[in-house]
Amino acid sequence: MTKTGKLNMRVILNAAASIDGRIATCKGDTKISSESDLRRVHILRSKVDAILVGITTVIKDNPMLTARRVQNREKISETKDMSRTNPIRIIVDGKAKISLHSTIVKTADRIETRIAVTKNAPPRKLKQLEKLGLKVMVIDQDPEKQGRVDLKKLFDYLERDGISKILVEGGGEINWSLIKNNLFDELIVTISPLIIGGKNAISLVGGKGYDTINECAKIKLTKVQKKNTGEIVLYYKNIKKDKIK
Ligand SMILES: NC(=O)c1ccc[n+]([C@@H]2O[C@H](COP(=O)([O-])OP(=O)(O)OC[C@H]3O[C@@H](n4cnc5c(N)ncnc54)[C@H](O)[C@@H]3O)[C@@H](O)[C@H]2O)c1
Ligand SMILES: Nc1nc(=O)c(N)c(NC[C@H](O)[C@H](O)[C@H](O)COP(=O)(O)O)[nH]1
Repeated sequence: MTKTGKLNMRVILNAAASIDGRIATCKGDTKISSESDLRRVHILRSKVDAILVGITTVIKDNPMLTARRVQNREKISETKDMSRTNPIRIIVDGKAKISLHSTIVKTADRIETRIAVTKNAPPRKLKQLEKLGLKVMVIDQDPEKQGRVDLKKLFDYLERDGISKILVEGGGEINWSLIKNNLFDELIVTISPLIIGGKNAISLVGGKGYDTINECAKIKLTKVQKKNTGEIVLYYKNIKKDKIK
């Protein structure tokens, strides 16, 4: 953050949802995007400095969070740093719940991986994670929710650490924290031709939500891409963040 409190790091939020706004089924099935959409996401991953997800996404999906679908580097000619295709992986995990057997932890010796925790995280677990190659970042707690990471403080830390573009890939709780704190610049949502339903199915944005329409986050549609898979990719920019800048 600059002296004026302005965050310069570019924050892009990407997700895939059903037409009823769910990002997973109530049983946790989350294979929503087509192969071609996943390739678009991996190209995006290859163009950012870091990719961030919440711990529940790691627990439920056991993701890899690499840009492995981008093999033909010529196709991403505008990538500024061709030498590093995989972004740094950042897991927001206030209490360090991540499993030592997760794919993220098991590959942390090869792919730069950081975990954002609070002082509530058990020191012994943090030592184990460091031993396995993860970089631990102890961040202040969210003033509104004990045990959770203050995302503003985390982003400030990451910006000072040289990260200028970050891709957030959910889930719903992280998306809410980001939106409520007005910490995102762009939102890209793939709407799949699916109806998931279920009041317990995770939706694009979780948390408490806004009380009135007047308070809601306002975004501006900048691009619409219709794919032959039946998916629509919607690109938005955050108007409010632009006004602050
Ligand atoms: N379709 C998609 O695009 C997509 C993308 C990502 C995740 N998902 C799905 O979303 C589900 C997980 O989403 P979720 O909402 O349950 O969890 P999440 O992934 O957003 O993680 C939330 C957890 O992170 C921790 N946390 C620490 N600091 C936090 C902070 N400041 N704000 C929020 N959380 C903080 C807390 O333990 C919290 O419960 C999974 O089923 C996953 O498959 C789908
Ligand atoms: N764009 C997108 N389409 C989906 O259908 C879906 N489920 C996700 N979900 C994002 C979430 O962060 C996942 O955990 C990672 O997409 C898994 O990443 P890997 O393939 O393991 O690298 N994202």
